[in-house]
Amino acid sequence: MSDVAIAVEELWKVYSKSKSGKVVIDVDDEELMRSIEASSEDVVAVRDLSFEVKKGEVFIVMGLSGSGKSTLIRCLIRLVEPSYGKITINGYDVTAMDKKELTEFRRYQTAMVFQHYGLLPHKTVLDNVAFGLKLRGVPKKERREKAMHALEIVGLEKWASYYPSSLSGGMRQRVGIARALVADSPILLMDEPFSGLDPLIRREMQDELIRLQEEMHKTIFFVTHDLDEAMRLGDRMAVMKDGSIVQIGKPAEVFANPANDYVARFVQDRREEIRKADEQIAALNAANDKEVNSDVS
Ligand SMILES: Nc1ncnc2c1ncn2[C@@H]1O[C@H](COP(=O)(O)OP(=O)(O)OP(=O)(O)O)[C@@H](O)[C@H]1O
Repeated sequence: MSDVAIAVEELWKVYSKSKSGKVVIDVDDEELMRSIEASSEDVVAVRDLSFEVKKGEVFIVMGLSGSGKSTLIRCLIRLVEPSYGKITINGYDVTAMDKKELTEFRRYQTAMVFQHYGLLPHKTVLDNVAFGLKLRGVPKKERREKAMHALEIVGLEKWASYYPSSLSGGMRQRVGIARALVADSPILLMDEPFSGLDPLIRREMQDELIRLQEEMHKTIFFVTHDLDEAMRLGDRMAVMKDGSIVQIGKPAEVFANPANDYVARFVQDRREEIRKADEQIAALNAANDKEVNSDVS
């Protein structure tokens, strides 16, 4: 059996402001491709991407705002329709599926956590988390038990009977994460899932994901603009700029050997954060030492 979970071949996405909203792409037609790149009506959001994600891998996509990360993750399950290219997930040709096949595929093979992925307002937190299992025909008792367990993982078990409107943005985000965890799908797609959370909870959720992944061995496709998050979570990462992948590799390799100035800037920012944190710790230690010494004398 193949160890490839996601295979992306020559993927393009061009958004068009033209009346039809459609762009026909032919990568072999150089003149057409030049005119698309030059057109003010067309935005090339994803440009000729080919890569593979292995089964059980946490694959990070990182890049500045507008580099095409959200478009790419949405193209994988055709929430955004690709303009050109082929996507295969766990052996299924996603690009060739009709609507019904696609719905089934999404339901059983993938779970999504998007930053603004809406919860169902008229369902309780517990029912929101259990909803995917209901669609799959899982019996009520079992789905409620599983949903409760997922809520415990994200620390919201006490909120099970509340409605989403009673929860803060960060808590709703955690409900979304619980819903994805409970789905038990082999592929987890996460688009900036922790970006709405305050730093402490964000770190806790990252730790929780690392711990869960040790048990689950899912394939996780994870979008972030944060190198620290990428380094903590990622087995491999791709750095995107203007729709292209400019570097792909293990996070530590990217950190040690940025391929160009764009990547180097992320690394520089991260080094600066580490330096500042070290300074703060040193200052705290010095203050503590001073206090201890003055107590002794
Ligand atoms: N529906 C759309 N119609 C037209 N252009 C779009 C659409 N969605 C995205 N774009 C454009 O495509 C490019 C890539 O956007 P995308 O949202 O994929 O980037 P991103 O890296 O996810 O950014 P962010 O981190 O801000 O979410 C941008 O130039 C954006 O303006």
